Amino acid sequence: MNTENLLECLHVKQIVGPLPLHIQSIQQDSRKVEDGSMFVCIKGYTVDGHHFIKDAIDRGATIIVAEEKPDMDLPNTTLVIVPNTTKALAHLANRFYSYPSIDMDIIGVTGTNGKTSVSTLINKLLENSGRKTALAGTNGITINGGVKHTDNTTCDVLGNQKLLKEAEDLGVEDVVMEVSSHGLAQGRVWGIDFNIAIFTNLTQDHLDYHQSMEQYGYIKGLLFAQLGNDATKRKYAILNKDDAWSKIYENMSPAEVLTYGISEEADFQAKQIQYFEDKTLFTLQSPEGNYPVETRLLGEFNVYNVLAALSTLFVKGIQVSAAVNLLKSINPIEGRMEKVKHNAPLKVFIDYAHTPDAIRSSITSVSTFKRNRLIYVAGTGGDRDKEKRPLMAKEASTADIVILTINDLRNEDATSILEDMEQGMQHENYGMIAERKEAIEHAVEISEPGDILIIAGKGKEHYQITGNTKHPHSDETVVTECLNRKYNK
Ligand SMILES: CC(=O)N[C@H]1[C@@H](OP(=O)(O)OP(=O)(O)OC[C@H]2O[C@@H](n3ccc(=O)[nH]c3=O)[C@H](O)[C@@H]2O)O[C@H](CO)[C@@H](O)[C@@H]1O[C@H](C)C(=O)N[C@@H](C)C(=O)N[C@H](CCC(=O)O)C(=O)O
Ligand SMILES: Nc1ncnc2c1ncn2[C@@H]1O[C@H](COP(=O)(O)OP(=O)(O)OP(=O)(O)O)[C@@H](O)[C@H]1O
Repeated sequence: MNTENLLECLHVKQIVGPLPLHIQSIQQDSRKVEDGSMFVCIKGYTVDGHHFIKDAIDRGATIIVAEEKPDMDLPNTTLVIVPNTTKALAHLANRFYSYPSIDMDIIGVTGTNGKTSVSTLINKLLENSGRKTALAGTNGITINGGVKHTDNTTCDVLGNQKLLKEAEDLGVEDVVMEVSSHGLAQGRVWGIDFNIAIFTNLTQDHLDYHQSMEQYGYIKGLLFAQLGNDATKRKYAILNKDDAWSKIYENMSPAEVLTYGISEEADFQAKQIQYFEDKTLFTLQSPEGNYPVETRLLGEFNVYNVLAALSTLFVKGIQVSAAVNLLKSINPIEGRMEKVKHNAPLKVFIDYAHTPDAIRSSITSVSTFKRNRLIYVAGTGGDRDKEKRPLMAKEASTADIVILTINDLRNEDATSILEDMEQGMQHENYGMIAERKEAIEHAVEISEPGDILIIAGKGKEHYQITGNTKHPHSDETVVTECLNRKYNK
């Protein structure tokens, strides 16, 4: 792209050296720089990108965008000094990819729990209604029939603009994006022209990063503020009326608000809910009247997720009756209270609960059809929010037997993680097994016909992180092998 044209979007303090006519790419990671790249130095959480200028030049960068002049020679490279490189990168990426979000409908989903579930549901419903869609979140980027792995739930600002450009070029009409609080705090979604922002809920998580619930809640609100003041487009904030933060987000956003919920009166409200082991039924009160709803998704938390999805389809102009009909054929979301298929005489669920509230939600979702014991494998991760560990164990204590284990150890000591969790245990009927595979084996070993077993924390992830390395691991494979060994002799 022509560099003068590109730089027009920036407030530039100084340019040192002659500008090359064109650049081939923009990079924020020196390791990805190629001949003709522009390298933007970002002051990160762990390191400062300004330290990698030499690396970027060695790899062929022709323009360096920085906040200060480095103490070194920059051979054959032009230095562009700006006040804030993170903001500059958001503008540069948007312009480089020709502002791809403007002509598509971008739907952002935020909240502590339910982002993946709600965004996957919306994506499937829109797809089944004939729309061309793309989905980005914890499970990667789903676009044009393929899935690409991503490192983060919410990609960095460059990755997002690149994805949006690819989607636009493929004729995608709707992009559904999970927007994490880290993504919002780090400006990873700056410059994206969201049309709809959805709030699921806010409960304790990530306090290692955000420090307090007030700060965490405020950061989530940025998505609703980011709907912006553009009166030429109809924009919507879709808010969970049963969560007190919704009132704050309503005030933070100039967009129209649509609410959903169970307890409080809402635009989309579920009444007369009936929970079964393979389906959930309820009556939907909506602006278009009352409808009986049937879904294969289980538990109260999924009633909220379904309501959020139906509200979204409504603001996109799809009739409520049609949306309710489409919902019937949607399977449970991968790894979110997903029933494991096997022949053993007990019910086994794989779940992704890794917050106190999600553990509570997964346990209550089986309470209506629990006849015997509930065995719960609860795990937490190393190098992440320590404060939530005892709270998670406390919630898990409502199960009859609890096995505490590790999701991803990362660089922490397993014993200290388990001891943190143990402090929250409310009864004596628990064990602590750091090795996740052994914890699952033990859970199956002590199970009896008629029990329910929930293995929580990893969902369908196919790895475990120890140190900085990902090792292959699948809860589903491990539990299926154990069930076959014990029950199908
Ligand atoms: C704490 C955190 O959020 N870190 C994110 C952050 O990394 P960082 O600020 O530490 O970056 P850094 O390593 O300091 O590097 C600074 C700059 O130097 C550059 N660099 C670095 C090394 C080098 O050799 N050359 C180079 O140019 C980097 O590319 C970067 O531009 O920016 C990176 C790029 O966007 C993210 O990948 C990274 O996510 C890390 C991997 C992470 O674990 N994040 C988690 C906590 C996270 O974001 N989770 C949420 C989901 C949470 C949830 O809801 O469950 C998510 O959205 O994934
Ligand atoms: N609306 C909800 N309210 C409370 N708990 C929920 C809700 N939806 C899902 N959960 C619980 O949270 C777990 C994670 O769900 P999901 O992956 O959809 O959330 P997420 O916000 O995407 O999580 P993450 O950001 O960590 O990827 C589920 O397995 C379930 O136990």
